[in-house]
Amino acid sequence: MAHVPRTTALTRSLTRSLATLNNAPPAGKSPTAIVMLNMGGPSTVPETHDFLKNLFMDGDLIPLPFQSVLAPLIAKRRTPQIEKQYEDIGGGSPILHYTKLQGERMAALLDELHPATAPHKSYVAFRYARPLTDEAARQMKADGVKRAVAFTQYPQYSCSTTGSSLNELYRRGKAGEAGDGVEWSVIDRWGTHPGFIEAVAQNIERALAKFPAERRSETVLLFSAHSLPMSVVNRGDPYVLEVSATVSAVMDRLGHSNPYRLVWQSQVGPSAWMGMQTSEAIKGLARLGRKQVVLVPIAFTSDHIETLYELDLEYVKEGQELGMEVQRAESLNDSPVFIRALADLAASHLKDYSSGKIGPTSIQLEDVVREGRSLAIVAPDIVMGILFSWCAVAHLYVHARGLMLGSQHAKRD
Ligand SMILES: C=CC1=C(C)c2cc3[nH]c(cc4nc(cc5[nH]c(cc1n2)c(C)c5CCC(=O)O)C(CCC(=O)O)=C4C)c(C)c3C=C
Ligand SMILES: [Fe+2]
Repeated sequence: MAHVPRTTALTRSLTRSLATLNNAPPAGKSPTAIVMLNMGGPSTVPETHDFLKNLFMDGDLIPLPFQSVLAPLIAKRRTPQIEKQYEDIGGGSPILHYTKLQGERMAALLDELHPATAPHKSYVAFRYARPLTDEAARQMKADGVKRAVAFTQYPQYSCSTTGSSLNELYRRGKAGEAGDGVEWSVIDRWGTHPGFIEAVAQNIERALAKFPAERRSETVLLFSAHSLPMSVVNRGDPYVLEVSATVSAVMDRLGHSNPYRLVWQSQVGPSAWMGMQTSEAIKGLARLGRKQVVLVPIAFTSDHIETLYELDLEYVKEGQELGMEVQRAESLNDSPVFIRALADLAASHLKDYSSGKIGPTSIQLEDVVREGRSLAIVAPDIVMGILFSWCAVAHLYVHARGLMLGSQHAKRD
């Protein structure tokens, strides 16, 4: 690690505890692991309960009072409703299918783009569904991995998503589950990478092409991202800003050809979330007499319940009932442009890391580490502060109750 210039004492200690530092192994001996971090989803309907239980147990995503007691209750209560949604989208989440496909194709490209660290092998490490992080770690150990890149598959950073995955990986790495002497580095955000922007823009152009040419430029592009609780936004989480940066870059690439809005979906429970909500925006556009809309999922790279159920089955229908024509831009899924972007990102990271141009974490994460916080800015100080305030405990109780009683989206709560 002596060759890495921007390391601080804390960064060095982070890297050491995440993995014992070691010299790189001779090329060809063991694969360079590219660990694809994401939340995952139930691949089959019966896996829904365990997915929800893992999700509600995650204090980085949903801090609850008496989490280990409340989480199983909330998960049990929500399971039938969410199972029905997975049934309606064909019997499960396609996240595993696409993440595997993206990882395998990216690794093959990486062997060509950066032969110095070949062979590359992708490992899927989901936070709430199989294969979970510990499963990925065990496979890495079995493969004798010595060099690994934790590569978030969330384009934009949030402490509740990428942060949570990095914390879990840190715990597993520290416990030696991925093997001893693994040298780790992290790609934690890439929301304005030109290849990613190009892939999204191409999918928007394909959706726009479905409208008659003479009326195409009137079509409103409605970029829709998973919302975030205002409590998380207000503590400075960068997600909203980074999603906005993605939208801005896509609009630049499209030459600002169309009117557009950034809106937020999938609120859970009764507390305040980032708005405006996607469904409200559709209603508002209808009131303004807008007749054509393209819905653009912008914060997730493959299809999932929010695109296949909420956008396709709920909002497209809602728009149609209001007399609008609504198309959806495809998710990136198996887009070759997108997969090439993933490979470019990983190749530049590996190259810059080997040459000492970058350290094991991004500048942003370095700041967090320098401040002596946990790896993933889960704001433990704020959360703990809140938990010790009676007033806030009451608020969290109401929130938990709302989660138990409420349905998936605020509009139906
Ligand atoms: C960038 C994407 C996502 C952010 C940010 C995010 C934050 C976030 N989510 C919840 C609560 C739930 N999310 C649920 C499902 C779910 N969430 C995302 C993405 C983000 N979440 C996806 C892609 C999915 C679906 C997975 C799939 O189908 O494959 C659920 C479960 C469904 C439900 O019960 O409604 C919950 C709960 C919070 C609280 C939060 C921010 C703090
Ligand atoms: Fe979510």
